[in-house]
Amino acid sequence: MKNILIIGANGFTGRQILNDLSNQKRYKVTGCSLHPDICANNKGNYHFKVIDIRNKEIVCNLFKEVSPDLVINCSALSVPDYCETHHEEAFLMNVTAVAQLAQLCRDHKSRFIHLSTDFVFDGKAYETPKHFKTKKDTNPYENQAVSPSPQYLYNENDTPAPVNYYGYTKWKGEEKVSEICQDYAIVRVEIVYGKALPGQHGNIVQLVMNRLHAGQEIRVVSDQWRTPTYVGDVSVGIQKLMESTHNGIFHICGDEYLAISDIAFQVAEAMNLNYNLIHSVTTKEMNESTPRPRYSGMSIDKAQKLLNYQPRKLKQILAEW
Ligand SMILES: NC(=O)C1=CN([C@@H]2O[C@H](COP(=O)(O)OP(=O)(O)OC[C@H]3O[C@@H](n4cnc5c(N)ncnc54)[C@H](OP(=O)(O)O)[C@@H]3O)[C@@H](O)[C@H]2O)C=CC1
Ligand SMILES: Cc1cn([C@H]2C[C@H](O)[C@@H](COP(=O)(O)OP(=O)(O)OC3O[C@@H](C)C(=O)[C@@H](O)[C@H]3O)O2)c(=O)[nH]c1=O
Repeated sequence: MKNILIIGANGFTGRQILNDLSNQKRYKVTGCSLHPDICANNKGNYHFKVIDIRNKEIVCNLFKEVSPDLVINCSALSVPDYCETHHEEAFLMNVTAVAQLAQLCRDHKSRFIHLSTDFVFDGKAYETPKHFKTKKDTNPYENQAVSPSPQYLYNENDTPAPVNYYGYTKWKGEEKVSEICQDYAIVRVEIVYGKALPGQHGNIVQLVMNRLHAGQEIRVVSDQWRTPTYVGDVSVGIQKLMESTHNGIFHICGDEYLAISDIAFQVAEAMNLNYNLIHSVTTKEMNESTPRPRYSGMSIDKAQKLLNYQPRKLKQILAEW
């Protein structure tokens, strides 16, 4: 039986993985997080520890106790706005603590699967298109502003150039993992969506749904393009990487290149909600305090070829919601 340690097990992605793995008899799963188990009442088939991964001694003891064959790190300081104004805290969590985990994985000969982000890129790759992946010439919704169609999807060999501090720390965290670990995979995901539990942060799909259900308006950006990722697909991709011996970076995301406003309109359409409540705006009009990449879609060619990873479409997920 494989011993699995999931760090950040209360988080949106971490909990999905914890649930999926703890249902399988071949794994003995330990989840840990900064706060107590958010699902303590419906006891699942896993152990749970409250751990602050910034505390070296506590994490060392955890590794001794669990002796993991495999460690999945879903913890992070993952709110870009917060990281932008709390540099020291963000670096400590997303770089220093990650380096510590990487070293412990090396010492204990554990495979390390570490989550990262499309925000390592600057989103300006459309200026030098290399290969053409999407054809999106028309906007089905009248009077909605759209930006030029994205043509380039980042691959794992592209050089990061983050535009915000969160992205910078995630990049530096990736570097630590690849420098220190001998057996590892870095999994870059992007706009992870699905049903969040109470106590977890939501996501744009859920936010749009909630607002429209409540008859409230929502402003969505039409010039930030992403390859959004269903949370269940992150779990599937990671399970494939658990069974694989490949080292390196893997893009595990969706295969549809959508503007955030496209996502919002798809939600309205699938749920039969009032799309007149959706207002497409530019990033400039949105006046976001933290810069974000404009076109940060990622290619999943590598994951498709090496892992046979096949993500689902947003429409399909919404139809089954
Ligand atoms: N969500 C997204 O759209 C995207 C996420 N990512 C990356 O994917 C990963 C998972 O993201 P997501 O699921 O959104 O994460 P969440 O923010 O939902 O969860 C992160 C978890 O980390 C835990 N945590 C925070 N600090 C500590 C600490 N010091 N010690 C132990 N645990 C801690 C928190 O625990 P607690 O709840 O107990 O306080 C929290 O549940 C991250 O690496 C993120 O950067 C990348 C791109 C997109
Ligand atoms: C809240 C909100 C967001 N947006 C846009 C901004 C952004 O492009 C997108 C998602 O916004 P969020 O604030 O949820 O997430 P944001 O911080 O932009 O993004 C992400 O999370 C971090 C952790 C990552 O690593 C990234 O990969 C990414 O998925 O939706 C709107 O258009 N309207 C809104 O009301």
